[in-house]
Amino acid sequence: MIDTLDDLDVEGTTVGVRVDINSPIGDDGTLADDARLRAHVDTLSELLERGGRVAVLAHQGRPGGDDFVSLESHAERLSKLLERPVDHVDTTFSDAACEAVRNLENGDCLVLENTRFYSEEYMEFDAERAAETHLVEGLAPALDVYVNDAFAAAHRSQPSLVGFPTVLPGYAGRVMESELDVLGTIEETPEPRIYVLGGAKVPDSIDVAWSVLEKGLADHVLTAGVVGNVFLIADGVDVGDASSDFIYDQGYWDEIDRAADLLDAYGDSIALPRDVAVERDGERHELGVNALPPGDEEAAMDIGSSTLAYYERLLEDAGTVILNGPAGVFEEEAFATGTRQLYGAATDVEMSIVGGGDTASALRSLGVDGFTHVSTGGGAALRMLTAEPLPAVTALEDGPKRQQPADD
Ligand SMILES: Nc1ncnc2c1ncn2[C@@H]1O[C@H](COP(=O)(O)OP(=O)(O)O)[C@@H](O)[C@H]1O
Ligand SMILES: O=C(OP(=O)(O)O)[C@H](O)COP(=O)(O)O
Repeated sequence: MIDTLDDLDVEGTTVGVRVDINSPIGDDGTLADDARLRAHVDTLSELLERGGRVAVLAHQGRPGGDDFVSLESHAERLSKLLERPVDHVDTTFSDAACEAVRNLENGDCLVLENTRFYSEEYMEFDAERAAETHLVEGLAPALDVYVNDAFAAAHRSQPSLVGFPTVLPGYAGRVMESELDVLGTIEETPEPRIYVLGGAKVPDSIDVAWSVLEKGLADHVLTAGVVGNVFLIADGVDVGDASSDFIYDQGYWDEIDRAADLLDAYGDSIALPRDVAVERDGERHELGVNALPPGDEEAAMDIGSSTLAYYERLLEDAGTVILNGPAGVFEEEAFATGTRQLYGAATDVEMSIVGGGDTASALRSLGVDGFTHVSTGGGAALRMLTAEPLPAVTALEDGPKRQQPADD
């Protein structure tokens, strides 16, 4: 049983609120889409209106990525959304950061710096070890309680997610609470159940495919996006140098063997693209898998129309469809077709559940709506949809194991 904001006496309490505002970043290094910030407004407003002193904790991007940036522009945007000043502190657990937290008054809010600027935060620990990291030991004494609203990161066993609730009283925020309510009942959803796995996070998608097929949760797994390209290679199709190099550069080459093992074990339940779309002479050009490989520079950027027809037929009989990751490079109009049509077809299924930050923004930009539930999380939603526990939720359930030293 997890405590929620209903169980918290907020007034005068200093609350560390872990949110997931990991967002698309523009060429200028600032926030390009505020959807994930808007999702947390209810939780943050409620805490502030009830007299809380709020220190926001969040990550942005992954080390080495172009989107691995400061949270300064996120704080500016939150200030507008919350209609009150929101300071940005350029460290996360330094003396200066702790002092800024201790100086908060009732109804004040600040955003601490990107937690992943500290290497420990990009490691996975068990909760007790996470509680001994510099981040948690440094910042926890300045906080009274911890609220986790970062459902989208709850599948990560990282210090800001599992360490704080191990030393502080922990509560689920409103986003976390509603996601757990909706996604916690996957085994009871109507059958047959189809999982559509697209996008670019290949290892996560293959983990999910194994799990749902092994547990009998999925009747079919439909592959698309980079995931589909990996399965095609595993099935012996030459998708061409451009797509293969991309997969290699992402460090996903070993995933091809895992995909091949999965095809050996559950091939009858896994659907592979029958054709792909490449860019030729500046336009979308579709090629059946028998016509592959494409030209040297031509990458498989979307699923083609035969694949769409095939997947739409499978969806017609589904009781539940769970979708994660776009079917192609939806950011380019010529390659948005697969995502628009496949997701559009999914809205006709009795129960349709969508996960993924990029997927949600894809659907908004493509104007596709009408799903039963659009989760704020991708990997986290999928993990729940495999009926696996989320480490950050388990840490909230387990509660504090060590007494926090008094802060005087
Ligand atoms: N065939 C493809 N080749 C290269 N990139 C692709 C392809 N299909 C999808 N993508 C990319 O995948 C990205 C989203 O994947 P992912 O991060 O897994 O989604 P989510 O955040 O929804 O979980 C998008 O930027 C999209 O351009
Ligand atoms: O965007 C996120 O996950 P998602 O793309 O699976 O929704 C979360 O912020 C987790 O980020 P991570 O996958 O870099 O740990």
